[in-house]
Amino acid sequence: MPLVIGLISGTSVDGIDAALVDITGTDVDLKIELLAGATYPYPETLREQILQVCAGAAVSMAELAELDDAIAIQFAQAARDIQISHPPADLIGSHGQTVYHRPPLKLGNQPAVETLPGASLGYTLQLGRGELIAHLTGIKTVSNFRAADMAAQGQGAPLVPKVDAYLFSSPTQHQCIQNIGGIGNLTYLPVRQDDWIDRVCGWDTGPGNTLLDLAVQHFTGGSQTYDQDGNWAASGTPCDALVEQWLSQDYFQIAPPKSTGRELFGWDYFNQCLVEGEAYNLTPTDLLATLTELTVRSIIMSYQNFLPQMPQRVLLCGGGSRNLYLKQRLTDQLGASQVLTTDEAGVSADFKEAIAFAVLAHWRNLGIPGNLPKVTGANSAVLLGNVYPSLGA
Ligand SMILES: Nc1ncnc2c1ncn2[C@@H]1O[C@H](COP(=O)(O)OP(=O)(O)OP(=O)(O)O)[C@@H](O)[C@H]1O
Ligand SMILES: CC(=O)N[C@H]1[C@@H]2OC[C@@H](O2)[C@@H](O)[C@@H]1O[C@H](C)C(=O)O
Repeated sequence: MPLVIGLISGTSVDGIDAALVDITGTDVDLKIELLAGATYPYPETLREQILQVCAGAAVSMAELAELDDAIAIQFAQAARDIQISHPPADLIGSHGQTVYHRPPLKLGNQPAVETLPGASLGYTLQLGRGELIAHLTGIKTVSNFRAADMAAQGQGAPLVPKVDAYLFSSPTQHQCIQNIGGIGNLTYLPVRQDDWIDRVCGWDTGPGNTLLDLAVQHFTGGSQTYDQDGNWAASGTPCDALVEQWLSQDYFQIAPPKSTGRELFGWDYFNQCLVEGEAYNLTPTDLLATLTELTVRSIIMSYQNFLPQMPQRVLLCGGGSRNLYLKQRLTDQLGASQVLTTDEAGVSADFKEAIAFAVLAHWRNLGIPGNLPKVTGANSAVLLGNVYPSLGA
């Protein structure tokens, strides 16, 4: 106890991941049992609207309000459905849908053009307001998890590392938990001893599946949305020169803390890749293999450049962990590190992010900060999320 529902739709915008989790303990003694996990796809028109807003389409405040509530209604329905055949949940942690993410300006390597006070702070927007979810479900809901970290000058992401730390840390092995969703992000866990929690680090590695999904959509005229098991990329040949050229770009070179999103690794970025691929006469198959290699190499390069040491074990999660070609390329290039999925460590690779937001809500409810300042760059550990009581509470 308590029973907590975690809800998230990630940067792939493929649907709402819902996890019903039985949580015991707090942090050092944290234990979770996943009672139910399911993905509820968005209705196609809603998904299209979300993708357009993510791509920078201008929307009126009225349209934004409608979208916010349409998403909240879908999230509330997911919360209701995941409880079917289970005891009712005590709490919901709803990440919502990121539609905009602007990391803080880094003084020193960015032009210091502050048009308004606060312009150097990051800004992030997750739609699906928690107060409506609380109202529709009758369950106390925590949402808007990223804002407090950003107000404290943090990146607002990644937020999963503190949860990863207490779920996966080992007294004998130092490990990376590597999520490959739309965007890739990692948590590095030193061996669990002494001040280990202060040495946990993490950041967004760059594109996970976003560019691959865009390539598949482009080359199939929209009839396919992703490269199943990586079969298409596996039949191509990556262009190493192009991967090296892409890896020289700022995002891959700058040191953490860092976070990113579809604002950078979206259609404009893909279209540029397409043009650059033409200069090398790449076929669609070779371009897909080359983009897959970018995901792989960006992960490995960031480990080599920014981790205190290479991990003994890498646990993959997110949809990209099902891309067998991508997984094989990672395994080949990680050499001595063992590559598994979080499933093999007892935590669902599909629902780990949803589970994490259940735990973050639990911590918010107990007054325990959820961010790791070393990861996000925030100037302090802060309580994450706004709490909306259930009706009658
Ligand atoms: N069998 C598979 N083979 C290849 N790729 C797959 C497979 N299953 C899922 N994927 C990829 O995983 C993506 C979805 O991953 P996931 O649900 O982890 O993303 P997300 O949670 O939206 O992203 P983020 O973690 O960045 O928020 C799909 O868009 C697809 O590219
Ligand atoms: C702004 C935003 O939604 N960021 C996501 C995204 O998806 C993966 C990566 O980029 C990660 O930093 C973050 O999500 C996870 C759940 C996190 O905060 O840990």
